Amino acid sequence: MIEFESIGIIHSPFRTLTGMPIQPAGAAGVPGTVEVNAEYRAGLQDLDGFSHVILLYHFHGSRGFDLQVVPFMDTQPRGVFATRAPKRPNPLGLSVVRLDRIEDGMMHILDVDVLDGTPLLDIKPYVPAFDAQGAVRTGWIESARRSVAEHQADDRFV
Ligand SMILES: C[S@@+](CC[C@H](N)C(=O)[O-])C[C@H]1O[C@@H](n2cnc3c(N)ncnc32)[C@H](O)[C@@H]1O
Repeated sequence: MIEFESIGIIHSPFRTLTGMPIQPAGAAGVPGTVEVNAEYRAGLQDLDGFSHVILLYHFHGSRGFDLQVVPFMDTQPRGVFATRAPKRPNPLGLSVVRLDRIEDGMMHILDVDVLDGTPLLDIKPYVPAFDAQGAVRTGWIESARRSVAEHQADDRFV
């Protein structure tokens, strides 16, 4: 058993799962805030030097999982670990968002694809030299007919 406690809460304009963006790339300019619990705020020192941050969070609105899912951007079943579906054995989400500013322990972010009230588990700076890869293959997503910005969430994972 591994236990985590949330270190804060992610706030966004999205109160229901359906109709939301499915990735930050489909949520350009959508504002949100990250309210870091008071006891962790000292850990935000120096983060304002980074334009983007990686948020790791609990898909708290997800119950259960399937090992094969039809992803939002596809019409046929895929292994859940080949997708970003929110219903997973360990319901962890990862979003790279833009960091606008930090004020009074509150991070103001943009490009948010997260449900309002989502429990935050960790924050890391996004560093292209660490995180961006050059020659990549993107599996079934290569053949997705429409771009991520043209898809919104529906009720398939509710
Ligand atoms: C496809 S997931 C991708 C999230 C993240 N960028 C990732 O790759 O892990 C995004 C969808 O998850 C759902 N979602 C977002 N926040 C959630 C939460 N707290 N609990 C359950 N589902 C959530 C919404 O339907 C949203 O459109």
